[in-house]
Amino acid sequence: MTLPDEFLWGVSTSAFQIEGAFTEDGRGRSVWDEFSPVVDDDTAEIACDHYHRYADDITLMKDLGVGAYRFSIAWPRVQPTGKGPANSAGLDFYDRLVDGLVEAGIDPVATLYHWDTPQVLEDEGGWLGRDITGRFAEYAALVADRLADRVKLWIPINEPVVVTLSGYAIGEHAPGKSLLFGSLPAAHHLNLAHGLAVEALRANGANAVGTANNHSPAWPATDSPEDRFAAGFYDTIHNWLFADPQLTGAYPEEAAPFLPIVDGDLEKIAAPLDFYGVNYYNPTRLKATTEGEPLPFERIDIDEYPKTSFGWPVVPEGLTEMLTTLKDRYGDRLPPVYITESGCSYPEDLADQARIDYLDSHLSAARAAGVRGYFVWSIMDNFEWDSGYSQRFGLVHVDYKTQERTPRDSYRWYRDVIAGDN
Ligand SMILES: O=C(O)[C@H](O)[C@@H](O)[C@H](O)[C@H](O)CO
Repeated sequence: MTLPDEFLWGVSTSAFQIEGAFTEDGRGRSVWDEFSPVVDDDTAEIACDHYHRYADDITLMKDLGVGAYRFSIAWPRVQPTGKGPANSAGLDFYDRLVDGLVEAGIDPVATLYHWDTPQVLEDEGGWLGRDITGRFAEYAALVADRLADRVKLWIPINEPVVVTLSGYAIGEHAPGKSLLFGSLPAAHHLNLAHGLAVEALRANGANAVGTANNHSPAWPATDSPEDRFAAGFYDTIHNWLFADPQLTGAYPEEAAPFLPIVDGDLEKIAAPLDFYGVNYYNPTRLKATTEGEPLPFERIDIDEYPKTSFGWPVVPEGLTEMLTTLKDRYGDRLPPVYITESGCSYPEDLADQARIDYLDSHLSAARAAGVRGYFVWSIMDNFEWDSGYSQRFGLVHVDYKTQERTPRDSYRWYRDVIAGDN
């Protein structure tokens, strides 16, 4: 296993948010196909049409000078029903993409799962059931068998906390279930699937394997014991429910009783990692809710900082706080860290100084904390889940009518930063 020696400059995307081509080459339906259309009747049936325009998009990345590109593989393209032999036409696309990246001198960083669960598996229980964990390991083996000779870094699951909370607890994301604490089995099965996939990837020749966990400092609204309890409760779910078992082999004690753990699961989940990926956007402020409320916490606004178009506070010191907390909590059990996602949505304009300022401050915080690489979310505007095309995170503007790509000022800024570092 080798991690790149040099600092890794990267950009990130995900399959469902950019590829389009829903029905091409045997792709099956996913939970997000079913969950769409979203706001403004937006769907990702075309999105950035990356499935057909990947070569031009690689050229954009090559000209940017990045050393790595984090993308995801669409499970429903590789296994249309989430089980059985691989759909080779589906895998062929990722072969073409990976070959193009290698030719361009860009390290491929592959995420196996970025939320597009095959609908057939969701109909059979999805992440609430245990069966999907074995399916995911089979899928991981099929993909590694084809791509492990060229992919540099592997990430089994993107942000399992968001799948659990937004997909199964409060229903904001696919599959749209509002089960509150009834969503916790999904958290355990996502952890188990992560561990089984780490094993399957390595067994099929994978180089380095890590995570892409979302982390957000949990700030109490006041110093009252109630608000501190609320923030602590949220902190456990958002920051430690996945990191603890993955890095230490044990769940936070207050969560373990609610999880369908079977003997041997924790050992599997704690499969050793070569790197730890952090997705950071902003801190979260919590206040206690009144007696009888379903959840003991409520997320409230953080309004003493500037905000992005998404209403998210711009707090680079929150990234410093999170990286320091991770080091303090895990010590030498924390593998080398990459920022696998960091970015911001702002208006459509090509002149995006606010985005430059955001990235500049977060990059400085990340480098000061000694991370091994930084991946901007995102190389181009794309389908922002339940917010559709209303939020733009791209270094490159996308005209969704013509599919024209136009680099923003931030693209040129990042290119110069990378060139300056090389
Ligand atoms: O972190 C996430 O939620 C996802 O990984 C991305 O798919 C989002 O699009 C991005 O973060 C902006 O919200």
